[in-house]
Order: sequence, then structure tokens, then C-alpha cells
Amino acid sequence: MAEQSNVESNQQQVFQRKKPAGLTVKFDLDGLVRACCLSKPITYSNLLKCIQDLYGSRTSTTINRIQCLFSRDNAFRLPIANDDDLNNVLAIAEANGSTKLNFLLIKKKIKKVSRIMPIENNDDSGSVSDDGQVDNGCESPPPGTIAPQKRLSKVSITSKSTTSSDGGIFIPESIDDTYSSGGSSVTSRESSGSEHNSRPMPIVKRTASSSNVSGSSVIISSSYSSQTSTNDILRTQCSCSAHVEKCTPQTPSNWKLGRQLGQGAFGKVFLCYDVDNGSELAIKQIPIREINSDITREMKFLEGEINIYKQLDHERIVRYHGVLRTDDYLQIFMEYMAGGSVREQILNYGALTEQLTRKYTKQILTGLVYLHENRFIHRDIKCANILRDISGNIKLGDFGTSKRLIAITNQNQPDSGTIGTAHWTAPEIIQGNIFGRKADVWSLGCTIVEMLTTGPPWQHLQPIAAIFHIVTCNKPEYKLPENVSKSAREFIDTCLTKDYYRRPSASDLINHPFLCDLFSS
Ligand SMILES: Nc1ncnc2c1ncn2[C@@H]1O[C@H](COP(=O)(O)OP(=O)(O)OP(=O)(O)O)[C@@H](O)[C@H]1O
Repeated sequence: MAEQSNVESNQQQVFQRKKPAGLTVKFDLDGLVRACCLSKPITYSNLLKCIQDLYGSRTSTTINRIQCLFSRDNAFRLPIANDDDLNNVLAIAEANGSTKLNFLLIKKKIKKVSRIMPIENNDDSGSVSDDGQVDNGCESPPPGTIAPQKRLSKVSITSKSTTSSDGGIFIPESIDDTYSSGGSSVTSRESSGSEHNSRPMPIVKRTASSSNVSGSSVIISSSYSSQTSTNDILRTQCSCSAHVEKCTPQTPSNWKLGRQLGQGAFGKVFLCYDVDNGSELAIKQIPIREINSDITREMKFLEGEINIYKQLDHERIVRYHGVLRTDDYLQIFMEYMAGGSVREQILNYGALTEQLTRKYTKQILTGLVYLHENRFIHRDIKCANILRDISGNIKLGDFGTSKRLIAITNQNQPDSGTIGTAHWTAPEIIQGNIFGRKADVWSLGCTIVEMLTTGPPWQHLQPIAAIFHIVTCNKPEYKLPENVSKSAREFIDTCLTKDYYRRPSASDLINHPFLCDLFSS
């Protein structure tokens, strides 16, 4: 109750600070974009009326959900179903100083998908076994069955499908430290022969054929010369192009589905047994319930991107092994992490000790430094995405896919028992003004709080209220156990520096006293 009134009084304060006369609202219904200006007071029924005026009176029967889009890449979506929801997003918009809001109008789902659209430049060479297995159309094939082989496509890493939907504009690191990430992660840097040799990044506009990874050519339209893509940097880890083929994991072509390992917001994760080489992988199956041109495009991007992520090879990164599409599923193959997630560890055994938190933090940071040096942003650091091996070490999983999966599955917040990402999101992402790697550092701070207390800052709040507080409060709210050391507190505080430019980078933090002194108190 007290929390609720706290939220309301914060909202009132924001309303008192700024009172713009009206609000420009932009709607997107299946790619048909229309806008109007709403004057105050803005109510849910006004919003619905505006939608009807713009798209016709019959829209109310076809629209299933309204989502408000936040962050520069619109990856953050809040459901709007009544006046309270609308008031919350209006409060966040005002706190951001914004007089515009973007809404996605989601149509009612089409019940049956009968056909999937083929991918261009399909390259199935050497990977699909035609053993006559037929997709039985089941939602999830029973454990122990041979996986369906009736696939429309296996995306080759030579496909053209890695273009960013926004055109892939990358901003020089030296200017503002921001650049694109998971979803459009390929960028250009000077060819150095060493993955650790960091140079200022050029502005690169990716072309449709910019990510020819397995072949010898990398085509990037750039205003700078002598530059290669991230793929090239990653390729330098292998001594020659032939070796690249060897060290890049292949999507299994003959495999059996094992037991379910877990469930996330987008689908279920199963064990996967590769019949040909006897290895075990994890497979995330994302049901495709609806197909339209946007979803098809997002799937193509995701497939291309995962084929690039496959080349990220680091002891602290869960390796992607490829992606396959069937009529009913998008299936992502990953390295199997037998220990499950740190989230499950916390749920099973309670908050972690400071010593274990320190060890995990160092390992997470090592993985982040690698990703950031290779111009990738994880975007979704939280305990649910930190996976454990059986020796008690961890790796970063699930990087780069969240934005695409949200678009593909048309979801806003997870609806299947998971706890979402709102509480871990950096303020600049919600405000939509900067999109850089230090967002991962903020999320790391939230993740450390989660490890030590079982939940992130603002854990007692609903996601929408948490977002509001992240944006409007100077400091996140959390309470650490009393015995947590000063260096740990300082480390968390530093990660949770609200000002993006004052927040340290992952590599700045690697020598922080919290991580150096294993036995500090
Ligand atoms: N590579 C893996 N190896 C072993 N288990 C895994 C692997 N990836 C996921 N899991 C298990 O499946 C569960 C669900 O994972 P998934 O990535 O779908 O969702 P999540 O990370 O929990 O939540 P969200 O969907 O919000 O990211 C995890 O909690 C974990 O137990």
C-alpha cells in the first residue's frame, strides 16, 4: 500500500513538473503507421477512439492488444489495457520529457499456420539429412523421438539475412560509446589480427550482403577503408578460413529431443542429443503461432544473427550451435549447461554468499568484456541468463536474441512464470536516448543485487512501476544483507551509476577491489 502511494506521489510530482498541452501518438497496425495528437486529459477511451478514427470503426474487433513501445529500438513493450496502464506510461513519458508515444496494435492471432514462408538464399548444403522423417505437427515432440526433418530451411551463414532492420548504422565508439547490439551486432573495426586491439569504430551502414562469414568475403559499405567486420575479428581466432569451418559449430542434422530443461518467456528448452557425434546440446523451441511479413523478416534477421553469434568462442559465453525453422517452431541450438541457471540456483538454495557472488561477478564480467570488445551488447543480463556448468562455473547465455524474440512472438513481458527484464533495464534504454554497452554494466549491478538478495532492485514493484522508478529516482532501491562488504557495495553502486557517461565500462571494472580481493570483508 505504502509502495503504491509512493508510486502515485512520484507520478504526481512528475506531472506537476511538466505539463505539455498534448501528446503525439503514433500507431503501428501491421506496418500501417498513423499518428494523431491527443489533448489532455488523455484517457484509455480517448486512445481507443483515436485508433478507430485512424483505422476505421471495425478495428476494435480485430485488435487484440495495445502495446506501448519504449527504448530507441522499441524492444521494450508495455501492455495498455486500461486507464491505469495508460497513466503509467504517460508518467514515464513525462519523466523522460517526451511528448510522443509509440503504440503497437496487435491483431488477434490467426489460429492455424499451414505454411511457412521460405527463406531466401537457403543453403542446406551438407546439413540436412533426408531420412524420411516427417514433422508430425505436434507442439513439442515427445522425448526420445527423432526430431522432425521436414524443414523448410537451415539458414546458412552465407545467407543475406543479417541486415539490421534499422539499416544497421553504427556509431563511432570515440564519439559516445554507443553502438548497436544483439539484433544488429555486426560492425566494422580496423583489422588488427588481435581481438583485443580496440580501435575507434567507423560509422558503418550495413548492406544486405554484409555478413558473409563462412565465405572469404565480407562486404561492408563504409566510409572508412581497410576495415573488416566483427566476423573477421572473430575469424582471427582461427588461423585460416578452412579452420573457421572446423571451429564454427554446426547445426545438428540428426538429433533426438531429450527431457525438458526449463521454460522461458518465449518457449521451452530441451536437451538435444546429436545422434551423429554423441554430444548433448540444449535446444530452445519457440512456437510460431502466427506468420506475417514482419515476423518472417524478424526470423530471418534472428537466424542470420545467430549464425554470426555461433562464432563467438569464449569460456564465459554459452555457444550457439545454430538455428532451424520448422512449420511450427523456431529452434535455437546452444551449448548444454548442466547446472541450469543461477536463477534456479537461487530459487533452490537461496541467496548466494558474497564469495560466490564475487566469483560469478568476475566470470560474468570476463564474458562481458569479450562481448563488448567484439562490439556486441548482451542486452539481457540477469540471473536467469547466467548458466552453470557442473563444476560451479558460469557462462553468459541468451545474448542478442531477446529483441527479435519479442517481435517474433509478439510478447511484451514474459507470461510463463519467468520474471521479465524490466527490473534489470538501464535508465538510458527506457529513456531511449542512448544504446550502449554500459547498459550491460547497469544490468550486472542489478544481477549482483539479485544474487545477494534473491531479487533485483525494486523487486517489490510491478514491472511498469519499476521502470518508472528506474527513470525517475537517482538511485535504485535495494537492501543488501548487513554482512556484505564495503567493496561489494561500492562495486554495485558503481555499476548502478545512473549517468551513462559516468558509469564505468566492463573493462574498467575488471580490476575493482571487490573482484581482486577474494577474501575481502
Ligand atoms: N543452454 C542451456 N543449457 C541448459 N539449460 C538451459 C540452457 N538454456 C536454458 N536452459 C534452461 O531453460 C530455462 C529457460 O531458459 P530460457 O532462456 O528460455 O528462459 P529464461 O532465460 O529463464 O527467461 P527469458 O525467457 O526471460 O530469457 C533456464 O532457466 C534453464 O533452466
